[in-house]
Amino acid sequence: MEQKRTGLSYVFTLAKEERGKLSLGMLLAVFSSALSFGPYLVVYQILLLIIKQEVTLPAMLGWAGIGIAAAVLQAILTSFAGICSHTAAFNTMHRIKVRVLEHMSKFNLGFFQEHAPGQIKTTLFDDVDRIETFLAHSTLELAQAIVVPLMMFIFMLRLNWIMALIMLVPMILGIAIPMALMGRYPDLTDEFAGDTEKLNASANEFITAMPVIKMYHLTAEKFEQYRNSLKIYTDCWIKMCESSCNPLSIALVVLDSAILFTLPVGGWLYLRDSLSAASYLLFILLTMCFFTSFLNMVTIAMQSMELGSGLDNVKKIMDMETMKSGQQTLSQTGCYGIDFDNVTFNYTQGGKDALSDVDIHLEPGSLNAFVGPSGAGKTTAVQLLGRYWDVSSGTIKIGGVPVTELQTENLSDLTAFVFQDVFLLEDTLLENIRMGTDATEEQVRQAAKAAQIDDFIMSLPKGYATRIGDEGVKLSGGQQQRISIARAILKDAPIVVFDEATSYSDIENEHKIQLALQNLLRGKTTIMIAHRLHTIRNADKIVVFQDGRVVEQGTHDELIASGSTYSHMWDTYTRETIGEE
Ligand SMILES: Nc1ncnc2c1ncn2[C@@H]1O[C@H](COP(=O)(O)OP(=O)(O)OP(=O)(O)O)[C@@H](O)[C@H]1O
Repeated sequence: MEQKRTGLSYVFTLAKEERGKLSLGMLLAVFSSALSFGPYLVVYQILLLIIKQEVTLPAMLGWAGIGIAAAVLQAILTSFAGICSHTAAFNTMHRIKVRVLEHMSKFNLGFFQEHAPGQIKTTLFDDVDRIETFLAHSTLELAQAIVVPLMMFIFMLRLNWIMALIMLVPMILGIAIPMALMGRYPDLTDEFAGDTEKLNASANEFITAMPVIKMYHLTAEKFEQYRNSLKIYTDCWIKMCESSCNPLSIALVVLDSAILFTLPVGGWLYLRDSLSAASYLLFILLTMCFFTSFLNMVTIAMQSMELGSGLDNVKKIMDMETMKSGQQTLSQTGCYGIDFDNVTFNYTQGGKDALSDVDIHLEPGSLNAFVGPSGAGKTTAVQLLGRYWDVSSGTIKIGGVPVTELQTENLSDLTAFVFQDVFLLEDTLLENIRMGTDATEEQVRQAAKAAQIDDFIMSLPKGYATRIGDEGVKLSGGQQQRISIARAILKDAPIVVFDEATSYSDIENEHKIQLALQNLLRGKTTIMIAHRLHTIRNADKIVVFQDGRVVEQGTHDELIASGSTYSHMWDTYTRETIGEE
C-alpha cells in the first residue's frame, strides 16, 4: 500500500507549543519585508519630484531619511523575527527529541533488535535537526514569499492594472510549463528517500562489520550490499536530476525574463500616455524584485520536499504502538514462581513459530536451566518473560500474575537479565555497575567481587573511576560479561536470567562465578541458558527445547534416566569435553 506523505501541517502540530513565538516571528518577518519596499518607494517619489521639476534639498533629504529609517527598522525587525523563530525551532527540536525517546522507551525491547541503531540515530538527529532548520529559517521565508509578492501585486494593481496583470503572465508560464513537463516523469521523491535510508544503513553496517571486512580484505567497492545501495541511490539521483533539470531550467529562464513582458507593454502604454514615466520605471524595478521574492517559494518548496521523508520517519515512530503497561505490582523482595502456559510465539505474522505450545512451571526460588540445540527457542522464551516481545498466544506469569498485567517498571524491577553480549556505557566502571541505582561504592565492590571482576578493576591505575570508551580502557568479552553479572547481582531482583552469561569466561573464572552465584541466588528464581552442560548439572529443573517446543523437563538424574534427548546431549557433551581435555 502506498504510504501517504506527511504534510507540512505535521511540522506545525509538532511545534504546537511554540506557535505563539513562530507566529510572532512570521509577523515580524512580514513587516520587515514590507519595509523592503522602502527604497523603491523612495526612488518612485524622487522620480516624481524630478519629473514634476519640484526637486529641493529638504525634499531629497526627507526621502533619503525615510529610506534610511526603513532600512534600520527592517534590520531590527529581521533580527527579532530570527530570535523568535530560532528559539521556537530549538525548543521544538528539544521537545521532539525527548518525546521520540520517551515514546521509544515504551516499545517492546524487540524494536531495538529489529531496527539498526544507525536508522534510529538518523531519525532522532538528522531528521529532527532538519525540522529545526525548517522552523528556524523557512517559516520566515515562507511568510515573506507569500506576503511580499501579494503586497507588491496589490500595489501594482492600484498603480496600473494592465501592467500588474502582464506581470502575472511570466509567473503563470513559469509554473505551468514545468508542471506540465514534470507530469511526464514519475515522482521519485519517495523512492529517493528509501534509497537514501538503505545507503545509510549499509554504510553503517560496513563500518560496524569492519573487523570481518578487514579479515576478508573487502573494500567499500567489493562490499556488495554497500556497492548495490550506492548504485541504486546514484541511479535514482541521476533520474531525479534528469526529470527536474529541464522543467526547472525552463522555469528559471521564464521567470528571469519577466522584464521582457513588462518592458514592451510598459513602453506601449507610456507612448499612449496611459502610464507615467515614473510608474514605468517603478514597474521595471518591481518586476525584478517581484520575481526574486517569488523564486523564494521554489526554494521553500524544495526544502519542504527534503523535509518530507524525515517527517515520515518521525511520524512512523510516534505512531508506533507502545507496550501497554499493566496495573498490578509485585514486591521486589518477594520470591516468585514462573509459568509459561501454552505459549506460542512468532517473530513475523504468518511466519514459522519460534515457540509452540510451551508449558513450563518453575518453582519460586528454584534454579532452572534451559538447554537445547542452537535456534531451539531458549533465548526467545526468556525474552518473552521480560516482554522484549509479547506472546502470540498463551500466557506467561510471574507469581501467578500475567506479565502483561504488571506495570512495566515493576516487571523491570522484578527481573535481571545477563546476556552474552553486553552493553557498556561510556562512563566509569563504578557507574557501569551501579547503573543509576543509589548503591554505595562498597555495595558495588561486593557485587564486583562476587562476579570475579573486582581484582581486575583494582589492578587498574584509577580503579573503579576508570572510564570505559574510546579514550578509556577496553574490556575483553569475559570482563564485560562479569561487569554485567555484577550489575545483575547489585540489582537484587527476585528473578535472574543468565543467557550464556559466562560463555566468554575461562573455566577457572566460570567456576569461581558459579560458586559465588550459588549463595547470591539463594531465594531467587533463576533461569540459566547454557551450552556447557556441566554448569547446570545441579539445577532443580532442566527444560529441554527442540525446534521451538519443550521436549523434556526434569532434574539431571531424571533426564539421564529417561535416556532420551537430554541424555544424548549429555553423552555428546561429555565425550567432546573429555576429547578437548
Ligand atoms: N529477532 C528475530 N527475528 C526473527 N527471528 C528470530 C529472531 N531471533 C530469533 N529468531 C528465530 O527464532 C528461533 C529461535 O531462536 P532463539 O535465539 O530463541 O534460539 P536459541 O535456542 O536461543 O539459540 P542459541 O542457542 O543459538 O542462542 C530461531 O529459528 C531464530 O532464527
